[in-house]
Parts: sequence; structure tokens; C-alpha cells
Amino acid sequence: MGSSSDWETMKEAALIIEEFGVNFDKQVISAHRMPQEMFKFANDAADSGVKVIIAGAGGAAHLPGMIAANTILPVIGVPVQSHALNGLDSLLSIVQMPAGVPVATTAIGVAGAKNAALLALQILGIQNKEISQKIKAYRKKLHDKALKSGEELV
Ligand SMILES: Nc1c(C(=O)O)ncn1[C@@H]1O[C@H](COP(=O)(O)O)[C@@H](O)[C@H]1O
Repeated sequence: MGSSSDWETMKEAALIIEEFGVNFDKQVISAHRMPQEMFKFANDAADSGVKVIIAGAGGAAHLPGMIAANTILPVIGVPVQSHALNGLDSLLSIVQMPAGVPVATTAIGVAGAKNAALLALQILGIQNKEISQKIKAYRKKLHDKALKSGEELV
């Protein structure tokens, strides 16, 4: 994430990945404030065993795109809700990548952080049966909860 102030949002992604028992690393790396570190992180990620990168940032959110520019690992961008423009700035900064260097962009804020985790897990689940089973179980829980909530309407 671009700042520790993003953690309130991005911890929702971390909680889901933890729940799935998958190893992950969390770091504050800003393309604006720490360009050298950002470049090194993105360049070294694949060789360090990273499989998918989730990059959350707010405002002029260049971080996901700049990471994507320096790795061929899949990058999922989470637009963190900014104060001035409610995250619309973050969303537009992340989603409008030029053709050739994609960033998979989620919704703004907490829903986006959660979906970034799930999308990363789905990518890992392609080659990992244990993870794909857990995703199926997670979806079943969602289904059952929605069904029950409908039945409880009066
Ligand atoms: N968008 C970026 C980048 C970047 O894209 O490199 N670095 C920090 N930020 C964002 O600035 C916002 C305010 O940060 P502070 O709260 O630290 O001032 C955060 O949402 C962060 O992601």
C-alpha cells in the first residue's frame, strides 16, 4: 500500500488471506515517496517467490500501475477512498492503464480490498486445489447466508 493510512482499508484483504491460510507479506511502498524501493520491490518480486501483487493506494494512485510496469506478475489495484474526492480519483488513476500493462482494478474501499484478496486467491487456486476448495466453501457460505436472509424477511 502507498501509506500506512491505507491499512484501515487494506487490512480487510489481509484478514481474508489469513483466513485462507495463505502466506503473504504487507508493506508500505509508495511510488511517489519511495520510488527506488518501489522499483526494487516490483523488479525482484517474481524471483522472491511472489505470485500475485495487491496494490492499494489513494488519490493520485500511481502505485499499482508503476508496479505493473516493472513486473509481469498479475497486479490487482485497490482504489483507497480518498477524503477530497471519495476515491473517484484513486479509481480513475488505477483503472485507466494503457493497453499492454494491465492492472486488475477493484471497487473503491473495503469491498475492493476484500475482492482483491479473493481475486488473488482465485488466481492462486488455478494451480492449488486446497485454495480452490476453500474458495468454493467461501462461496457456499455467501450463498447460504443470502438465502437465509431472504427467508427471514417478514
Ligand atoms: N497514491 C499514493 C502513492 C503512490 O501512488 O505512489 N503513494 C502514496 N499514495 C497515497 O496517498 C494517500 C495519502 O497518504 P498519507 O495519508 O500518508 O498522506 C494514501 O491513500 C496513499 O495510498
